[in-house]
Amino acid sequence: MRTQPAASRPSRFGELVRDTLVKLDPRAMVHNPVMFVVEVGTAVTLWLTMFSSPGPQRAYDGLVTAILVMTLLFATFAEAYAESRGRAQADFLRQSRATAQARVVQGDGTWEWTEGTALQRGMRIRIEAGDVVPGDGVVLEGVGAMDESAITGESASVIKSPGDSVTAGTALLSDTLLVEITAEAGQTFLDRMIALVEGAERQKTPNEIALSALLGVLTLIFVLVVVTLGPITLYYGKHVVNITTLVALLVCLIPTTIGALLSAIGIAGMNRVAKIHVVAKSGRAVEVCGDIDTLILDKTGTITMGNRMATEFLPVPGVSLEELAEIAWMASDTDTTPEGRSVVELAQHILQRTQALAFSGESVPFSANTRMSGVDLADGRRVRKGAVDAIVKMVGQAPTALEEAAERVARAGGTPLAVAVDNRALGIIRLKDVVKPGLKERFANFRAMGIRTVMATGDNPITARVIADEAGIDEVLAEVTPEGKLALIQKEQSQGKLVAMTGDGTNDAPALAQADVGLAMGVGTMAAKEAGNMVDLDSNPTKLLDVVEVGKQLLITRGALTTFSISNDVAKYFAIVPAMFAGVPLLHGLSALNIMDLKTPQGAILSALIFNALIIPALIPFAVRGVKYRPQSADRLLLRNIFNWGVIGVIIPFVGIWGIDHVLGLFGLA
Ligand SMILES: Nc1ncnc2c1ncn2[C@@H]1O[C@H](COP(=O)(O)OP(=O)(O)OP(=O)(O)O)[C@@H](O)[C@H]1O
Ligand SMILES: [K+]
Ligand SMILES: [Mg+2]
Repeated sequence: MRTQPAASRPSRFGELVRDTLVKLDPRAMVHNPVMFVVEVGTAVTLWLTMFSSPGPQRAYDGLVTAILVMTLLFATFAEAYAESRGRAQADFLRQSRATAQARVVQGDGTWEWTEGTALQRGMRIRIEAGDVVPGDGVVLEGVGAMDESAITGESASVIKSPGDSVTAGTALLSDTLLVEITAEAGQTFLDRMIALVEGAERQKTPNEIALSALLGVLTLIFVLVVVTLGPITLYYGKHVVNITTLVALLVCLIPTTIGALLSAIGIAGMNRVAKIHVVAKSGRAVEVCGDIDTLILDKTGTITMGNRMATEFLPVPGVSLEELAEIAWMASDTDTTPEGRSVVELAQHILQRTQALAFSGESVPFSANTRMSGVDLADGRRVRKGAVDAIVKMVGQAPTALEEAAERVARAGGTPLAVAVDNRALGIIRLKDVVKPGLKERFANFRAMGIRTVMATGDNPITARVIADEAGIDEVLAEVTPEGKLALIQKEQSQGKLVAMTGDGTNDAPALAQADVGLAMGVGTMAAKEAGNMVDLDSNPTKLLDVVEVGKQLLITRGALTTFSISNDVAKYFAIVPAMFAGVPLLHGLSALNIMDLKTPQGAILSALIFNALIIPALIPFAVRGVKYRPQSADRLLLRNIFNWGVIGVIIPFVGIWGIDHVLGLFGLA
């Protein structure tokens, strides 16, 4: 294998320190209005410190400056730390991006080694057994087994034949393929996924932009209040308020806590989805997950176990069990789905034979559109098995015994497959559906959060209903085709709902693109992966439930910390303002507000400022890991949050500032 290990990276700690410092650059900071105001304030107090005459005032200015610098560093550290955790996640993907070399095919049919980084769209490359695929492309010639575990996490190999797409980072296990490159070097699927997870392409989401604009306006109001405070107290109280004190007051009042943590919260949301091996193409996608109203799930593989097994043949009167078994075998001989394989095994068991059936014909693979599979025999007969309604349509008129058997199977929660030859229905195959364990509780949680779950399945209405009731699904749509799913999503959206779904096939692509959250399976087709806004590398259809939970937690965390930040600031107001005007005769009534009995104005301000700085690192774990929440409706959650985090936010500063004031007192600073 011609691969080189990825270049070793600088130490995580070094990177963290460097990023924390680099983010102090005012040109970067200006995007965060709250922290930018803190930075400007820091510049002012630093200037005062440097150019005032030595003495207690200068020491005070210096102390305030130091605390403000700490505040800024805590804020940039929060973001850098969240980003560094994201990079650790990206390593999972990077392992598979060892830079490969490519065998580029020349005009005369020979090939030459070329760096993978020089590949261009339209080039033709040869891939031999043992090679790592150097770029994304489509197979022109050859058939071979591909190990796609690097990008999908699935260990089973996948057969690639002409027309199939191949992905950089996967490895060819057998044979030789001629591939046309479809993506420029550095722009492969894997490259884009890594860039996204690393946050290089992270953009603020619309909600984040709205919130930071709101915080900006709040900040502006406080700037105006504080700037006018100086002249007012001078005029009414003949009292000169110290500029350093005004800066400190301003920083305490503006929402620095959420200003410092906002971006870390968003990055952490992306990281949490990456941790469950889901790649989100945008932060917005993760955020929308938290607002989902309708969750569309399919049945087989998502709600029930994927390997649906045939357990019984039910022939109609006049047909023997052996005849039904033989025809069902014929219809499944080339069917590689779990259903098809299990039908063959059951038939072999019933017929007591393992040698191949002797017949010739052209196989008709299963498709979700026809909902049938089978074989067109050389003698012209059409042998089929499939969804009962689809088979009944094919045969024209079905015996009532067939319908009865199908209903019996469905009522027991199984999937009935009908078997027919031309216009003669022979009987029913019972496929056993088993609901995955633990789903019922999760659906109950979603209901508590006000999310509606809809099962859209190709299966018949009775089986669908039985399984839905067993799993605790709200609604069912049965006998749907991929177009039917698309129509369902559009209908929900026209009622103003946000819809999430998962899918894997090319025919799911339109629905994945239409959904507000489209989670494509990693083993799915490239079309599905391009259409969705998220990709699950583990290809686990139940993952959608996890992703929605991460999105909810992201929104709740942001709401909780915003509430906390603002109520905190209100409390600080009561801590500082009375102390500040302690010496102003006309305003001495304010001292009634000095309920913490802070000794000196300077001590009060320093304590509040230190508390204001320390609360940022104290909340980093909540920002990064997300706050805990109980599943309930959005409105009640909001109320609860405002209550819990708001009330705690008011109380904590009093305790914290009082405590810090006493510690400062020990050092003679308050
Ligand atoms: N290999 C197969 N051969 C013939 N018919 C099949 C095969 N697999 C499934 N079917 C029939 O086609 C129907 C539709 O299949 P489809 O995959 O669209 O839905 P499903 O597997 O039942 O449910 P879901 O949509 O939840 O995956 C199935 O309900 C079944 O009746
Ligand atoms: K503040
Ligand atoms: Mg299916």
